[in-house]
Amino acid sequence: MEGTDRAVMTDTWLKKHRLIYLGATRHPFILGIRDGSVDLSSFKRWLGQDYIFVRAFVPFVASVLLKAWKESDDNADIDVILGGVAALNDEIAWFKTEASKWGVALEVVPQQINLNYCRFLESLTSPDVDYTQAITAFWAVETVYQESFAHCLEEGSKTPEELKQTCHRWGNDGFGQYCRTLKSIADRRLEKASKEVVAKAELNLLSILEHEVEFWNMSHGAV
Ligand SMILES: Cc1ncc(CN)c(N)n1
Repeated sequence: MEGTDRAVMTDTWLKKHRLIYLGATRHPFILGIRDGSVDLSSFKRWLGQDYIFVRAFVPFVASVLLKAWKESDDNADIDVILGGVAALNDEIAWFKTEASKWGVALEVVPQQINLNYCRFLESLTSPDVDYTQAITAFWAVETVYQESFAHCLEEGSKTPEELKQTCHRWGNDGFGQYCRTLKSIADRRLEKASKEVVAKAELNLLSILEHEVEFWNMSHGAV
Protein backbone atom coordinates (compact mmCIF):
# COMPACT_ATOMS: atom_id res chain seq x y z
CA MET A 1 0.00 0.00 0.00
CA GLU A 2 3.04 2.26 -0.37
CA GLY A 3 2.16 5.76 -1.53
CA THR A 4 -1.54 5.36 -0.75
CA ASP A 5 -3.39 6.31 2.40
CA ARG A 6 -4.15 3.28 4.52
CA ALA A 7 -7.87 2.96 5.37
CA VAL A 8 -8.53 3.52 9.09
CA MET A 9 -10.27 0.42 10.40
CA THR A 10 -12.91 2.08 12.59
CA ASP A 11 -13.89 4.45 9.74
CA THR A 12 -14.18 1.49 7.37
CA TRP A 13 -16.46 -0.29 9.85
CA LEU A 14 -18.64 2.75 10.53
CA LYS A 15 -19.19 3.09 6.78
CA LYS A 16 -19.83 -0.61 6.30
CA HIS A 17 -22.27 -0.77 9.23
CA ARG A 18 -23.77 2.69 8.65
CA LEU A 19 -27.40 1.62 9.12
CA ILE A 20 -26.99 0.02 12.52
CA TYR A 21 -24.66 2.85 13.58
CA LEU A 22 -27.35 5.38 12.69
CA GLY A 23 -29.88 3.18 14.50
CA ALA A 24 -27.78 3.53 17.66
CA THR A 25 -26.89 7.24 17.35
CA ARG A 26 -30.08 8.62 15.78
CA HIS A 27 -32.62 6.53 17.68
CA PRO A 28 -36.19 7.92 18.05
CA PHE A 29 -35.50 8.43 21.77
CA ILE A 30 -32.58 10.76 20.91
CA LEU A 31 -34.51 12.42 18.08
CA GLY A 32 -37.33 12.99 20.59
CA ILE A 33 -34.92 14.80 22.94
CA ARG A 34 -33.60 16.82 20.00
CA ASP A 35 -37.05 17.93 18.81
CA GLY A 36 -38.51 18.30 22.31
CA SER A 37 -41.19 15.63 21.84
CA VAL A 38 -39.62 13.09 24.22
CA ASP A 39 -41.92 11.49 26.75
CA LEU A 40 -40.51 12.35 30.18
CA SER A 41 -41.47 8.93 31.55
CA SER A 42 -39.14 7.43 28.89
CA PHE A 43 -36.40 9.79 29.98
CA LYS A 44 -36.84 8.77 33.62
CA ARG A 45 -36.87 5.07 32.71
CA TRP A 46 -33.64 5.56 30.77
CA LEU A 47 -32.09 7.44 33.73
CA GLY A 48 -32.79 4.65 36.24
CA GLN A 49 -31.61 1.88 33.90
CA ASP A 50 -28.51 3.74 32.71
CA TYR A 51 -27.35 4.21 36.30
CA ILE A 52 -27.34 0.41 36.67
CA PHE A 53 -25.50 0.09 33.36
CA VAL A 54 -22.83 2.64 34.32
CA ARG A 55 -22.11 0.82 37.58
CA ALA A 56 -21.60 -2.40 35.60
CA PHE A 57 -19.46 -0.51 33.09
CA VAL A 58 -16.87 0.29 35.83
CA PRO A 59 -15.42 -3.25 36.10
CA PHE A 60 -15.29 -3.44 32.30
CA VAL A 61 -13.26 -0.20 32.13
CA ALA A 62 -11.05 -1.47 34.98
CA SER A 63 -10.35 -4.58 32.87
CA VAL A 64 -9.38 -2.37 29.91
CA LEU A 65 -6.99 -0.50 32.21
CA LEU A 66 -5.42 -3.75 33.39
CA LYS A 67 -4.99 -4.98 29.82
CA ALA A 68 -3.43 -1.66 28.78
CA TRP A 69 -0.94 -1.97 31.63
CA LYS A 70 -0.03 -5.52 30.57
CA GLU A 71 -0.21 -5.30 26.80
CA SER A 72 0.00 -1.73 25.52
CA ASP A 73 2.95 -0.53 23.48
CA ASP A 74 2.29 3.08 24.57
CA ASN A 75 2.26 4.22 28.23
CA ALA A 76 0.05 7.19 27.36
CA ASP A 77 -2.91 4.79 26.89
CA ILE A 78 -3.08 4.32 30.68
CA ASP A 79 -3.56 8.07 31.21
CA VAL A 80 -6.41 8.17 28.70
CA ILE A 81 -8.20 5.19 30.26
CA LEU A 82 -7.62 6.58 33.76
CA GLY A 83 -9.30 9.77 32.53
CA GLY A 84 -12.22 7.54 31.50
CA VAL A 85 -12.39 6.05 35.01
CA ALA A 86 -12.46 9.58 36.49
CA ALA A 87 -15.24 10.53 34.04
CA LEU A 88 -17.23 7.49 35.18
CA ASN A 89 -16.81 8.54 38.80
CA ASP A 90 -18.32 11.94 37.90
CA GLU A 91 -21.01 10.21 35.85
CA ILE A 92 -22.14 8.14 38.85
CA ALA A 93 -22.29 11.24 41.07
CA TRP A 94 -24.22 13.06 38.32
CA PHE A 95 -26.80 10.24 38.09
CA LYS A 96 -27.46 10.53 41.83
CA THR A 97 -28.08 14.29 41.64
CA GLU A 98 -30.10 14.01 38.44
CA ALA A 99 -32.25 11.19 39.83
CA SER A 100 -33.18 13.17 42.91
CA LYS A 101 -34.01 16.17 40.68
CA TRP A 102 -36.45 14.03 38.65
CA GLY A 103 -37.73 11.97 41.59
CA VAL A 104 -36.35 8.76 40.09
CA ALA A 105 -35.40 5.86 42.37
CA LEU A 106 -31.98 4.52 41.42
CA GLU A 107 -32.36 1.15 43.05
CA VAL A 108 -34.74 -0.03 40.34
CA VAL A 109 -34.82 -3.59 39.00
CA PRO A 110 -32.60 -3.96 35.94
CA GLN A 111 -34.55 -4.87 32.82
CA GLN A 112 -33.57 -7.95 30.82
CA ILE A 113 -32.16 -5.86 27.97
CA ASN A 114 -29.92 -4.04 30.43
CA LEU A 115 -28.79 -7.32 32.02
CA ASN A 116 -27.99 -8.72 28.55
CA TYR A 117 -25.81 -5.73 27.73
CA CYS A 118 -24.06 -5.83 31.14
CA ARG A 119 -23.44 -9.57 30.68
CA PHE A 120 -21.95 -8.95 27.26
CA LEU A 121 -19.55 -6.37 28.72
CA GLU A 122 -18.67 -8.78 31.49
CA SER A 123 -17.76 -11.40 28.86
CA LEU A 124 -15.27 -8.87 27.44
CA THR A 125 -13.45 -8.68 30.79
CA SER A 126 -12.19 -12.25 30.23
CA PRO A 127 -8.39 -12.62 29.90
CA ASP A 128 -9.12 -14.36 26.57
CA VAL A 129 -10.21 -10.99 25.17
CA ASP A 130 -7.07 -9.06 24.31
CA TYR A 131 -6.35 -5.36 24.80
CA THR A 132 -7.08 -4.49 21.15
CA GLN A 133 -10.59 -5.93 21.36
CA ALA A 134 -11.18 -4.36 24.78
CA ILE A 135 -10.10 -0.83 23.83
CA THR A 136 -12.08 -1.02 20.57
CA ALA A 137 -15.21 -2.03 22.50
CA PHE A 138 -14.59 0.79 25.01
CA TRP A 139 -14.35 3.32 22.15
CA ALA A 140 -17.60 2.03 20.63
CA VAL A 141 -19.65 2.23 23.85
CA GLU A 142 -18.50 5.77 24.66
CA THR A 143 -18.84 7.00 21.08
CA VAL A 144 -22.50 5.99 20.73
CA TYR A 145 -23.40 8.27 23.65
CA GLN A 146 -21.13 11.06 22.44
CA GLU A 147 -22.59 11.06 18.92
CA SER A 148 -26.16 10.69 20.18
CA PHE A 149 -26.14 13.48 22.73
CA ALA A 150 -23.98 15.84 20.65
CA HIS A 151 -26.74 15.61 18.00
CA CYS A 152 -29.18 17.04 20.55
CA LEU A 153 -26.98 20.12 20.98
CA GLU A 154 -26.35 20.91 17.32
CA GLU A 155 -27.71 24.05 15.75
CA GLY A 156 -31.41 23.77 14.99
CA SER A 157 -32.11 21.34 17.85
CA LYS A 158 -35.05 22.09 20.15
CA THR A 159 -33.82 20.18 23.18
CA PRO A 160 -35.84 21.23 26.26
CA GLU A 161 -33.86 23.34 28.73
CA GLU A 162 -34.22 20.72 31.52
CA LEU A 163 -32.58 18.04 29.33
CA LYS A 164 -29.67 20.12 28.07
CA GLN A 165 -27.45 19.27 31.03
CA THR A 166 -27.85 15.57 30.27
CA CYS A 167 -26.90 16.17 26.62
CA HIS A 168 -23.85 18.20 27.67
CA ARG A 169 -22.61 15.35 29.88
CA TRP A 170 -21.78 13.24 26.81
CA GLY A 171 -22.19 15.73 23.98
CA ASN A 172 -19.57 18.24 25.15
CA ASP A 173 -16.38 18.88 23.16
CA GLY A 174 -14.11 17.46 25.87
CA PHE A 175 -15.95 14.13 25.78
CA GLY A 176 -15.78 14.29 21.98
CA GLN A 177 -12.00 14.72 22.12
CA TYR A 178 -11.72 11.85 24.60
CA CYS A 179 -13.68 9.58 22.20
CA ARG A 180 -11.42 10.60 19.30
CA THR A 181 -8.39 9.67 21.42
CA LEU A 182 -9.92 6.26 22.22
CA LYS A 183 -10.56 5.85 18.48
CA SER A 184 -6.95 6.59 17.58
CA ILE A 185 -5.71 4.08 20.18
CA ALA A 186 -8.12 1.45 18.82
CA ASP A 187 -7.00 2.12 15.24
CA ARG A 188 -3.32 2.01 16.18
CA ARG A 189 -3.85 -1.40 17.77
CA LEU A 190 -6.09 -2.75 15.01
CA GLU A 191 -3.48 -1.87 12.41
CA LYS A 192 -1.01 -4.26 14.04
CA ALA A 193 -3.52 -6.94 15.10
CA SER A 194 -4.01 -10.39 13.56
CA LYS A 195 -6.91 -11.00 11.18
CA GLU A 196 -8.63 -13.07 13.88
CA VAL A 197 -8.47 -10.26 16.44
CA VAL A 198 -9.69 -7.69 13.88
CA ALA A 199 -12.61 -9.98 12.96
CA LYS A 200 -13.55 -10.43 16.64
CA ALA A 201 -13.32 -6.67 17.29
CA GLU A 202 -15.69 -6.02 14.37
CA LEU A 203 -18.19 -8.56 15.69
CA ASN A 204 -17.99 -6.95 19.14
CA LEU A 205 -18.69 -3.56 17.58
CA LEU A 206 -21.82 -4.96 15.91
CA SER A 207 -22.98 -6.51 19.19
CA ILE A 208 -22.44 -3.20 21.01
CA LEU A 209 -24.44 -1.28 18.40
CA GLU A 210 -27.27 -3.81 18.66
CA HIS A 211 -27.25 -3.62 22.48
CA GLU A 212 -27.28 0.20 22.32
CA VAL A 213 -30.35 0.17 20.01
CA GLU A 214 -32.10 -2.23 22.39
CA PHE A 215 -31.17 -0.02 25.33
CA TRP A 216 -32.85 3.01 23.75
CA ASN A 217 -35.85 0.82 22.82
CA MET A 218 -36.13 -0.18 26.46
CA SER A 219 -36.37 3.49 27.44
CA HIS A 220 -39.42 3.72 25.20
CA GLY A 221 -40.99 0.93 27.23
CA ALA A 222 -40.82 -1.45 24.25
CA VAL A 223 -39.70 -4.54 26.13
C1 LIG B 1 -26.02 2.23 27.56
C2 LIG B 1 -24.90 3.20 27.70
N1 LIG B 1 -23.94 3.26 26.73
C3 LIG B 1 -22.90 4.15 26.87
C4 LIG B 1 -22.80 4.98 27.95
C5 LIG B 1 -21.66 5.97 28.07
N2 LIG B 1 -20.79 5.70 29.14
C6 LIG B 1 -23.79 4.87 28.92
N3 LIG B 1 -23.77 5.64 30.02
N4 LIG B 1 -24.85 3.98 28.79
